[in-house]
Amino acid sequence: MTSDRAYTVAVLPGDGIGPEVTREAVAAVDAAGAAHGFHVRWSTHDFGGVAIDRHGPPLPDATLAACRAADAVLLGAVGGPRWVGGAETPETGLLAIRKALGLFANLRPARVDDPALSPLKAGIAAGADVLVVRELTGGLYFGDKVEGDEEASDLCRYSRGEVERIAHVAFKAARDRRGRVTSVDKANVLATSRLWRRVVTAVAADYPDVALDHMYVDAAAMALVTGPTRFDVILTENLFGDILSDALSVLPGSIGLLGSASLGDGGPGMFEPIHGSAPDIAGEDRASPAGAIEAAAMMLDQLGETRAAGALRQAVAEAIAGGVRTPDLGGTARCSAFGAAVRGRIDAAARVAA
Ligand SMILES: NC(=O)C1=CN([C@@H]2O[C@H](COP(=O)(O)OP(=O)(O)OC[C@H]3O[C@@H](n4cnc5c(N)ncnc54)[C@H](O)[C@@H]3O)[C@@H](O)[C@H]2O)C=CC1
Ligand SMILES: CC(C)CC(=O)C(=O)O
Ligand SMILES: [Mg+2]
Repeated sequence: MTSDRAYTVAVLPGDGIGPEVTREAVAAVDAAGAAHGFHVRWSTHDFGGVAIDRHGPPLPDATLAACRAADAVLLGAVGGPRWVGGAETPETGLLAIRKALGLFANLRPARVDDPALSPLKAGIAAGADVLVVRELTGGLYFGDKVEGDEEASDLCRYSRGEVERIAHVAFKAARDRRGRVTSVDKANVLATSRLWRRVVTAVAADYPDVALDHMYVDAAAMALVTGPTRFDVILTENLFGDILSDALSVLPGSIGLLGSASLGDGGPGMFEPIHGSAPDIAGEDRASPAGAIEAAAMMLDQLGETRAAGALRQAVAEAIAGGVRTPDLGGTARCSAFGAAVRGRIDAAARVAA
């Protein structure tokens, strides 16, 4: 098929398993592009620990400029023990790029296709289908810090406007799903959470067709692993969303399965798996690239290539159902072999459709 649509994507492989999983995501998108009539112009840039080693800062100006100029950004993961304790770390680079691109909304979906892959009892995990909508550029991660040997503090701050805009994202997402938002906070203790709850409740008035309830984060953490089917969209702030979404990954069976989209007001979105750089398995070709491929599917959705996005998801689901499983899911498949299996299924589906 000829390529009549073209996109520019900045790839930031990053550190640890980042380059391994990103390689497979890029190859999967290329296979889907060949099958569905579009072409991606990829450019690769240093970001994270690798950028510290080569250039000094974790987010070099040239990397940020390339991201701003792209239609989308595909990120692997950053971080690792060798950069801990530096003045600038891979993680400060990650926060900086989210802020610089205005990516205030982080969407992290998880669906249980096969409850047998979940470490939870099948009766608990079966049917779970949850979207975490996490505020990404406010809260504790971005507040003023005091870092001393005897005392330290991190300021948690939210404004009405910051809560309103992420609440709208969650309510709109719920309209396309099962019409329920659970806002998660710690309003029994935190002033920011009380503001959060008031603002979310006010925004809910614009969405009479969406049901809203509120939960404290401690209870939500328990409910996520004891009764996850009660949730549709979970709306929450930055730190709580970071923690709850790792817990969410237990439902389908592995953190290696989940992708995410970080979106702002119209500029390029950034798409990444929810996991980190996994230094414990880096370089061994045993990471699951499924989360990175799901992130790439979310990117294709955002670019309007929804059929190709569906092809990626179907290929991943078929590969796993067919027994191609990386060690995190109890299998022996290599990261590269899983990627090849996904590409094979994308090609096969295209041949059937032709
Ligand atoms: N978006 C990003 O770039 C993120 C970066 N990090 C950074 O990553 C580094 C490592 O952090 P950790 O706390 O160890 O979290 P992690 O998510 O990297 O790893 C946690 C556990 O999950 C496993 N795991 C992660 N991804 C996997 C995959 N695709 N397939 C199979 N198993 C996988 C790892 O082997 C490890 O046992 C740190 O420097 C951290 O700051 C952490 C989270 C997000
Ligand atoms: C490494 C942190 C800055 C972020 C994180 O853990 C995440 O976004 O999941
Ligand atoms: Mg995290």
